[in-house]
Order: sequence, then C-alpha cells, then structure tokens
Amino acid sequence: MTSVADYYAGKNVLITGATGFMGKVLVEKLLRCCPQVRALFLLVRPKAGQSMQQRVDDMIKCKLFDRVREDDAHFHRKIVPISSELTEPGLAISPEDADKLAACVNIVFHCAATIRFDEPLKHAVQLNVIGTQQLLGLARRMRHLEAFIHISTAYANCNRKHIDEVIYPPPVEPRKLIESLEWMDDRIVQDITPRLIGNRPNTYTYTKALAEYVVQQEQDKLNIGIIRPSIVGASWQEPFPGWIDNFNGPSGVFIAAGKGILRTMRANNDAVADLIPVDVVINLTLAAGWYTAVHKLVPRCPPGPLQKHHVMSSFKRNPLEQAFRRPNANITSNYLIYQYWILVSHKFPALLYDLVLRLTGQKPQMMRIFNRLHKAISLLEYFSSQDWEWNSENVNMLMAQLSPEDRKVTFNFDVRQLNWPEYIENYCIGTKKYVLNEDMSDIPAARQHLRKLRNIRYTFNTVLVVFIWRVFIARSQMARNIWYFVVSLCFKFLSYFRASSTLTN
Ligand SMILES: CCCCCCCCCCCCCCCCCC(=O)SCCNC(=O)CCNC(=O)[C@H](O)C(C)(C)COP(=O)(O)OP(=O)(O)OC[C@H]1O[C@@H](n2cnc3c(N)ncnc32)[C@H](O)[C@@H]1OP(=O)(O)O
Ligand SMILES: NC(=O)C1=CN([C@@H]2O[C@H](COP(=O)(O)OP(=O)(O)OC[C@H]3O[C@@H](n4cnc5c(N)ncnc54)[C@H](OP(=O)(O)O)[C@@H]3O)[C@@H](O)[C@H]2O)C=CC1
Repeated sequence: MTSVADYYAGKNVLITGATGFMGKVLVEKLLRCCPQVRALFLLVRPKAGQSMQQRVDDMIKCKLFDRVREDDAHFHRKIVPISSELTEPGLAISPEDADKLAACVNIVFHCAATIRFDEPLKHAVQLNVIGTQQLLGLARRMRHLEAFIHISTAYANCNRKHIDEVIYPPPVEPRKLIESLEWMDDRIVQDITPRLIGNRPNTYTYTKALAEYVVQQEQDKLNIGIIRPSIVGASWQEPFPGWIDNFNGPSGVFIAAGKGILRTMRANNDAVADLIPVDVVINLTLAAGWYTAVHKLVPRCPPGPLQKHHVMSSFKRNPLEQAFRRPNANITSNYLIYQYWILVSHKFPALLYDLVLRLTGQKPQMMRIFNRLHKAISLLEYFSSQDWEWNSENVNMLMAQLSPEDRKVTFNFDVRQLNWPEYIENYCIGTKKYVLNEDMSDIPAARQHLRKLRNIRYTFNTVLVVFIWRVFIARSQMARNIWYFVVSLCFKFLSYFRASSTLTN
C-alpha cells in the first residue's frame, strides 16, 4: 500500500481557485505533506489592480504558509502561476501555457467557483458550469492526466432529503440552458431564475448540480472524482487550529454574534448546521486524488453538528473588540418568535443607537448594518433550519484504503475524533485573530468593555421598570390591581416552594 505522499511524488498538479479559502489550504498541505511533488500550476486571474504574480506572492507570504516556510524557504519555486480567467473563452490561457499544461499535468483539482448565494444566474452558469466544461476540455488534452477532482457541495442536491453518493439527473440539460442564456436579456434571465432553480434555494446550488453532471459526462474519458463538502469552517489542526480567512457561512454568523450584533437567527435548535473543518476536507480531497487515479469516486465529507452555546461561551471568554452588545443569540425555529426578537433585539437597539448618533451630530449607521445582516441571514436560513440525510459510504471506504499513518496522522479525515467544544473555541479565536486581525493581548480591555455593556443594560432595564411604574402603575388603579395580583402570586409561589423544600430536607 503506497502512502498518499508517495503517490504525489514527482507529480505535476493543476489547481483552480488556489487564491480562495480552500484552495490556499490545499496548496499549503500539498507543499508541506507531499514535499516530493514536482510542481503546482495555479490558474489565477489578475484582480483589483494586482497582477496574477503579485497575488500569488501575497498569498504565499500569509501566515498560513509559515510552517511550509520553516521546512523549506524556497518552496515558492514549485509554484507556477498561470494567468487564467475561467469565464473567458479557452479560460484565457495563452496557447503556450495550454500546451505546457497538456504535456505535463498529472492531477487536476478544480476548486474555483462563485459561492455567492445571490449571484445572477448568467454569471453563476458562466463560471460554475461553462468554466468547468472548458477546464474539462483542457483536461482531455492532458496526455498524462491520472485524476480530475471536482469540488462540489453537499448541497448541490439540497432539494432532496436523502442524498446518496451518486450524480443525480440534472434539473435541466446544461447545453440547452447555456444556449438559451446566450440570447436572453439579463432582465428576462432575472425574471425566470426562480422558475428555473425550482425547489433549490439559490443559483449557487443549482449551478453546482449542473457542474456535477457536466463532470460526470466525461467519466468515460477521464478518471473523475467529486468531493461534496458540507459547510466548510476553520481548520481543526492544520497548519494550526482555527485558521480562517473569510466571512462566508458560519464565520460571518459567528463574528456578528461575537460583536453582539446578531442576537437572533432562525435555525434548528439542536444541530443548527453541518460543519466540517477545512483541513479535513483537504485531507479527504488529496486522498481522493490518489484513489481516483485508480478508481472513480463521489465521496461526501462527514459533517458534525454546530452548537450555538459553544460559540457564545467562547466569545464570552475571548471577546471581540468594541462589541455592540454582549454576545447572546436566541436561536429559534419559530417564525413569530424570530420576528419578535428581530424587533426587540435588532431593530429597536439599532434605532436607539442611530438616534444617539444623530443627536451627537454623527452619521447614523446601525440600521444599515442590520439591513445587510438580515439579508445575509435570510440567505443562510434555508441551510440552518433543515436537516438532510447523507450517505458517506465512499468516505468510509476511502478511509479504510489509507495506510495507518495516513489515516491517523497525515491525511486524517475522521471527524469522529474531533472535540467539538474545543474546535469551536479555536474557530472563534481564529475569526478574531485571522479575519478581524485583532490582537489577543487586547482581551482584558475587550472583557472590560463587555462589563461596561452589562452595566449599561442593567441601568437601562432599571430605568425602564421605573418608567413603566411611573407611567402605568402609579396612575391607574387597574394597573395597580394587576401589579399587586402578580406580586402576591409570585410571593405565594415562593412561599410554597420554600415550604416544600423545607419538608424534603
Ligand atoms: C449564533 C450562534 C451560532 C449559530 C450558528 C448557525 C450557523 C448557520 C450557518 C449556516 C451557513 C450555511 C451555509 C451554507 C453553506 C453551503 C455550503 C457551500 O456549499 S458554499 C459556501 C457558502 N457560501 C457562502 O457562505 C456565501 C454566502 N455569502 C453571500 O452570498 C454574500 O456574501 C451575501 C449575499 C450574504 C452578502 O452579500 P453583500 O451584502 O453584497 O456583501 P459581500 O459578501 O459582498 O461583502 C461586502 C463586504 O462586507 C464584508 N463582510 C461580509 N460579511 C461580513 C460580516 N458578517 N461582518 C463584517 N463584514 C462582513 C466582506 O468581507 C466584504 O468586504 P470587502 O471585501 O468589500 O472589503
Ligand atoms: N466554503 C464552503 O463552505 C464550501 C465550499 N465548497 C466549494 O469549494 C470550492 C472552493 O470554495 P471556497 O474556497 O470557499 O471559495 P472562495 O470564494 O474562497 O474561492 C473561490 C476561488 O475561485 C476563484 N475564481 C472565482 N472566479 C474566478 C474566475 N472567473 N476565474 C478564475 N478563478 C476564479 C477565486 O479567485 P479570485 O481570488 O481571483 O477571486 C478563488 O480562488 C468551491 O467550488 C465551492 O463550491 C463546497 C462546500 C462548502
């Protein structure tokens, strides 16, 4: 049995989406744990005034690559950036680069995609479907290709309740959709998008389902592997715990909750989301690359439950700086209760805060932040308030194929060993350190700030009670009667419990 690292020795690997969250972790892991890999060809586009070379240079300077740097200061020599825009004809790769890739690439990892839930259909199809088709076209030219690994999502078939590790028939024949979109005006496409995506929640899951089908069409010509991760979160162990670099999915929710902005969300109360650490997904992906070179595979990453109380307690121990309120979120599956909390815990404090800003001559901003937050959580709601049953037989089979060293250490993707409270703690600290760039030495000041917020809340509540008392109780006989009735009822209950506890003692 060869080890996974042995398989990658001397191999030329092509990666799309290498500048993204998962792509970066994939590049790092390959360089660190498969040191004999020959070259990594990264398809990167110039962006925001930076050339592709500058972008790659910036990427490898980031903290994520510290461990690789320690092992080999010249690791960058193995990285070969190739200029490419996946939405352009021929992927906008120069003919010389295309010929070079066709001559030497052994494994392709296709990570690039638009993962926005509000992406216009035309653009999502252009990148997620046509981009994938074009990459497959290039792969067919690769004379030494051993495996093509496509990163899909566990939610590509989220319109089903039970999802097996198979490719389901597509919602529409991709070729027909692409032909229609070519002549359709953007406004018409926007109008018909809800009809087209049907019972899927967004263009992302719809186009990822089409991409899976497009990949499957090549299965007679290429060795295809498809990976379906659920919601990918911060790293568990590698290269260090808690690494995360974006606001997507749960990370944005965590940060908004840690800052005390998000106080309610609609979700299943027990297991609110299927979370999987990014290093686990990447270990599985690399193992699947090795295995697919010989067999075909559709594994899905086994997720774990995300529980809200770990998030809250973690942010109370390691608070974020300048929180708006103390972290405390109310997760509910009930629509009316949710609307109540939105009003009381989001809109009312935002209005109050904006009023204070106006009175002190500053620009109001809180209501605008909450409107954006509400848009974001409404898009995530579909995923946080439902359950799916997933089959993971291929994942278990793949695990059994690994050598004991790979299975337990180097390419471990067994999440049963994961300690969830510890993982969530590291995740929350990771959002603080790596997404918000906050200093851990500021934690005492952040705690002090939370204490100040708690005192403000107590003062506010006391003033509110006194105000209500003055306005209603002191002025109306009926309110007074109700008040005395409630107080005497509470008193009776208290006396009863005191008496019964004395009896039992
Ligand atoms: C509370 C307890 C715990 C309970 C836990 C419950 C958790 C449930 C979580 C459920 C998650 C479900 C995920 C489903 C996953 C499907 C998995 C996948 O396959 S695929 C993967 C899943 N795919 C996704 O997750 C994608 C989902 N995201 C989207 O689709 C869009 O971001 C959007 C539509 C939500 C907002 O669009 P838009 O309003 O246009 O905003 P932009 O995005 O353009 O960002 C503008 C700027 O704001 C910045 N920023 C962002 N957030 C925050 C924040 N929270 N704060 C501060 N800042 C934030 C951002 O960096 C940017 O800065 P800059 O670059 O301009 O400087
Ligand atoms: N994150 C998650 O929770 C999950 C992700 N997935 C899948 O994993 C894969 C990676 O996701 P993730 O890393 O989170 O996504 P990111 O958004 O972080 O990265 C997307 C990558 O795709 C590249 N890209 C986007 N558009 C183009 C384009 N037109 N031409 C060339 N490259 C482009 C981006 O490059 P650039 O830097 O230039 O923008 C970036 O490198 C995706 O296929 C996604 O569907 C699946 C399940 C969950």
